[in-house]
Amino acid sequence: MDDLEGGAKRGAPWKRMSKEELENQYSPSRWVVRLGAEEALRTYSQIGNEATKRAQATGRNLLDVPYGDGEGEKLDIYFPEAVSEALPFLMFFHGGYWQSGSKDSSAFMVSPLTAQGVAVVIVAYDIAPKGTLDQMVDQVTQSIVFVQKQYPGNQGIYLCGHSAGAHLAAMMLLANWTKHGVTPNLKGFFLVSGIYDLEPVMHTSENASLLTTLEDAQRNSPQWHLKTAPTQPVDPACRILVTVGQHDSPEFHRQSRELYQTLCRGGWKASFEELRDVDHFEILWNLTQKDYVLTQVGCIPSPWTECILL
Ligand SMILES: Nc1ccccc1C(=O)C[C@H](N)C(=O)O
Repeated sequence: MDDLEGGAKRGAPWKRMSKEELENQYSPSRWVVRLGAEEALRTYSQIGNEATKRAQATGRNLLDVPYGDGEGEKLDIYFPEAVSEALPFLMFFHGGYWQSGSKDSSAFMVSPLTAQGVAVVIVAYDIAPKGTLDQMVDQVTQSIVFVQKQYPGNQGIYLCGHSAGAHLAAMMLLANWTKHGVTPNLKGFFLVSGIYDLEPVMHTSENASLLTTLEDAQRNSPQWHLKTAPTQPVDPACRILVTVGQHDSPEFHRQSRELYQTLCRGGWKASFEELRDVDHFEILWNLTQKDYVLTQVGCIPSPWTECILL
């Protein structure tokens, strides 16, 4: 087994892993416990498709709203039944290693959240090979600026991302809003099973083409930026919930824990939760359920419900 970077025995644990082990650590479907890898990925799209069909058939919504000039710069907005000017908005960024997934199969949390008075926005961005990471980060920024400008009376904008989408959401901790002419009313971040340091991902086969230089990886690593030059929340009340599934790989656990620790050191109001008995995909499926801890109102106090729904 060949060690990456020759004799790097100290520092980040991934530097001591063989290529094979690193590949394994960054392949979430290999860590599922109840299904086979293929079956887990299939079920993931199926649940996403069904949740999206249900959301589109049952509530008020605006679909394919352009937030920029690009063909792929569209978002879907799902409104709660009660009409109100001052709604909280939850914006969701899907996962799929920056190269798969779509807004059309990612309306996972729409029904439990609209039922509780939250407008949910599912955002499309140009996945690779069409989009580069820098472009995706820029599109996510634009989508948030669009929602703030469109709904200036919003009761808060909450960002939620899963996997690669959690990476894109976390990049917004570093956004420079002044050049966009509006500062979004960001009240919370829900980062679900994400990757925040992209350097190890450079060495995996699936993502090698997205991240070609160490500079690309660092420029797009919230963990690296927050560690080297901590940012401050615009709104000191802004909360960040970093969650990871119990059955996510050790590298995914490390990534979430280290981001959480860095956020705490930087003065952010962050919490960390390892969600029991779920894998990388089930963690998201649970968000389709009304009685799940992350989508339930007024039960077990969780940062999620505390900040969006109270
Ligand atoms: N489709 C996804 C949706 C969400 C999050 C990850 C994926 C992946 O496919 C990850 C990787 N290709 C895997 O096989 O584990």
